[in-house]
Amino acid sequence: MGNKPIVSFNSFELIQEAFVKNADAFAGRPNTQLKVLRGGIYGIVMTDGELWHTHRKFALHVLKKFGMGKNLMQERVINEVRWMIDEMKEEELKNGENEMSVHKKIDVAVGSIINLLIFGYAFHEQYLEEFFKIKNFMRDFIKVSGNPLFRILSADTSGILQRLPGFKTAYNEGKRLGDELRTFFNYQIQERRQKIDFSQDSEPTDYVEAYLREQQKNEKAGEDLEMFSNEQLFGCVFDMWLAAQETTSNTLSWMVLYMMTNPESQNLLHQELDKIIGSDRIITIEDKMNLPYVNAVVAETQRCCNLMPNNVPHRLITDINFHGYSLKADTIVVPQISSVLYDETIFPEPLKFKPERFIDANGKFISKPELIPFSIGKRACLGEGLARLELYLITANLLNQFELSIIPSKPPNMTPIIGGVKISQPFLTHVKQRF
Ligand code: HEM
Repeated sequence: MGNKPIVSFNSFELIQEAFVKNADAFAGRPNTQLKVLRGGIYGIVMTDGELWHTHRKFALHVLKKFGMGKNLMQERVINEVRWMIDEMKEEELKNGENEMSVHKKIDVAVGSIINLLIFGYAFHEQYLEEFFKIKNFMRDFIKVSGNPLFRILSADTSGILQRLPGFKTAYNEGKRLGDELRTFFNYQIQERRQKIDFSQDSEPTDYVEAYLREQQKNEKAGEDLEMFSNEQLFGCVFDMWLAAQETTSNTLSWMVLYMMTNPESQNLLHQELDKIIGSDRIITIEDKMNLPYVNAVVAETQRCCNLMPNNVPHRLITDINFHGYSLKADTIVVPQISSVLYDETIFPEPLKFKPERFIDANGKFISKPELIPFSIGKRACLGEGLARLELYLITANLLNQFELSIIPSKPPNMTPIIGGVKISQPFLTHVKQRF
């Protein structure tokens, strides 16, 4: 990375041995991220040590309280799924045509789910414009962060490169987006702060409220205010919003594309839904066990789209001897999940979309330990439970309600835009209601 060598771990066994069995040693993050993006080394994704540990634990605790893995979280997700389906049906009726940007609808639904958890409101009606504003900043930000020049800049601690032609443009663009996002989120935090009655000791309803109450509790107890600082709040909100939105929404975008371009798979999925559900009722988590093909489509989408082709780099915290190699503390190490997802000894014909690889001889869904799109070890995705719930509920309900196909005159371009995550090119879908 820049002038720093990277040690890449490319097989499932090696990744497990390093990042799970030696989890503590492999749990650092390189201290090379440009401060322009988060205003410093703040948040969860790029920090390590006590700051990271405290805030990862705090965020997980808050998500758990809001029902991650329970019915309460399902309710929140289903409300947004209903909104998305109604919007799609309305658009079809209103315009009398069925060419639609399905991904845009998914994007808003996924954005609303994370925004509800973080700030307590969904992006319906008057808030839609706000969603597209922040969404555009985020998308440009992801593109910039995938720019090789920007990656080299991140590793340059001297500050010289950012003044050179080419690098300067990338730096300025990153800085502009960092500033826009900071202004936007800090404004939202301020708005949220003003609505909280701190004189009442009530249960928080969103992450920002939980954080601000914790901050106030520490202040009252005369404790260290650095740990729950305002900068750290911005960093955490930024990280969770970005990590939750772009990953989940883009995975679902690939799911729609795979369904459009693999009509025989979509047909099998519809057959299963007709047999097991057989109506336009909302599908819930209680149906999951009976829908092996839906689960297989979600699993194969995650494997095939290989959403984070470079994963997020880690840093070795201590010296370690690994398979005869002596690795020094501070070495940058990467669990290359993409090498595992495309390993043909585990997933034959890895470039082909084949949900059947996750179905056994008895027609049951089989999960494979090597399917690791959320990574593994201490830095594995913090929102895995929420993401899994969203991927299943949105896939099952969207496909139960609609048939999705290619518009012959506007076939989708399947070439991904590679940034921090693999983004699909904009595309339109032919949508037909099934009920
Ligand atoms: C399909 C959806 C998602 C995928 C594929 C995904 C994947 C990942 C991956 C590969 C990492 C890096 C792991 C590593 O460093 O080895 C990560 C980290 C993270 N993810 Fe997700 N993620 C998804 C959804 C979410 C959601 C919904 C949230 C919501 C809170 C979230 C929050 C985070 C955070 C905060 C981190 C940083 C964890 C840390 O550094 O300790 N992600 N995710």
